[in-house]
Amino acid sequence: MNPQDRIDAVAALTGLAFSKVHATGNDFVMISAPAGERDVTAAQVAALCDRHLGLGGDGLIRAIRSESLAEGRAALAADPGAEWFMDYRNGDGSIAEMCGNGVRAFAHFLLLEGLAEMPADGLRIGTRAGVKVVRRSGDGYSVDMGPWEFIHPERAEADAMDSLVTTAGLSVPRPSLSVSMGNPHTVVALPDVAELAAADLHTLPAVEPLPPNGINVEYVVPSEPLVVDRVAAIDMRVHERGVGETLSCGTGICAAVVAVRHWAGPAGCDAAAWAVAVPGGVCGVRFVQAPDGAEHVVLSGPAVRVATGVLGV
Ligand SMILES: N[C@@H](CCC[C@H](N)C(=O)O)C(=O)O
Repeated sequence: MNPQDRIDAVAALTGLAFSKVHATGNDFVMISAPAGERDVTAAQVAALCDRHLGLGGDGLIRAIRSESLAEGRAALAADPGAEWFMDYRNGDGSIAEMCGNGVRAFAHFLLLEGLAEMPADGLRIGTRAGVKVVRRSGDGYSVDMGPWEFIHPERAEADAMDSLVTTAGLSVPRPSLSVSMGNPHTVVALPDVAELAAADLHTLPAVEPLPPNGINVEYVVPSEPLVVDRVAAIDMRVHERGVGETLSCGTGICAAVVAVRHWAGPAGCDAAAWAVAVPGGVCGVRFVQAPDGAEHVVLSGPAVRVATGVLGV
């Protein structure tokens, strides 16, 4: 899309009320559309998320009542408490199944706009990767992100890695593990923070085999020693599908912890909590046993509204 088309696409949305919310620097344009009335095309999303010609953002989220959207009605069927649906788009306009920072930002937006209250047992949010329960946690929020799974389980178990990743800035190909948190991730282990700082994440690192619907890639450096006082620490940078390098990625943080715990073996299992440092801040992760017996990942971190406004006015 050329610059003039983007300028025109933004102008066509004059009058649109929005908020700008970030969660550890992963920033989103938020729009309220209870009845699904503000549909936006992929081109409009890309124009709004353009950092020069639009509002700027890693993605755009529409707040829609679940009953107003087919995917929302599926969420309601699974959990009648999921009144609101997070309609998430990446900055290039593509749809993604899930966004871990986005769901905290979304809950924060609903509460600030008076569209929802925080129930004692958590706010249920419909997403394309199932219903997520958000709770207040300190100054921010925690989210039950549900179960994780390896994308290539047989290879993960056999080799403790499932592919080698190369890109500019890596001294040699590095081992990786691919993990689904509803959306796909490849976590790449680096030896030290110098290599993490030098890695080129402007373009997608070479992941083989590349899944047909693309991949998010996280570069991680586990702390040495990994666990201190039962808290394990990781440094991470991320290249997001449909965006590029971002300051943070919540689902990526969860995938990173799953991979590092797998690589660490018994040492990783000693950790009661994980702290993942990304360029935009720090998020917490822990594992819980859900009533259905599955292991769930719980992500916690802040969400901040930085602006509200009306487009073009
Ligand atoms: N930033 C998000 C992930 C957003 C979706 C991702 N780019 C994808 O295409 O899967 C997060 O915080 O999880």
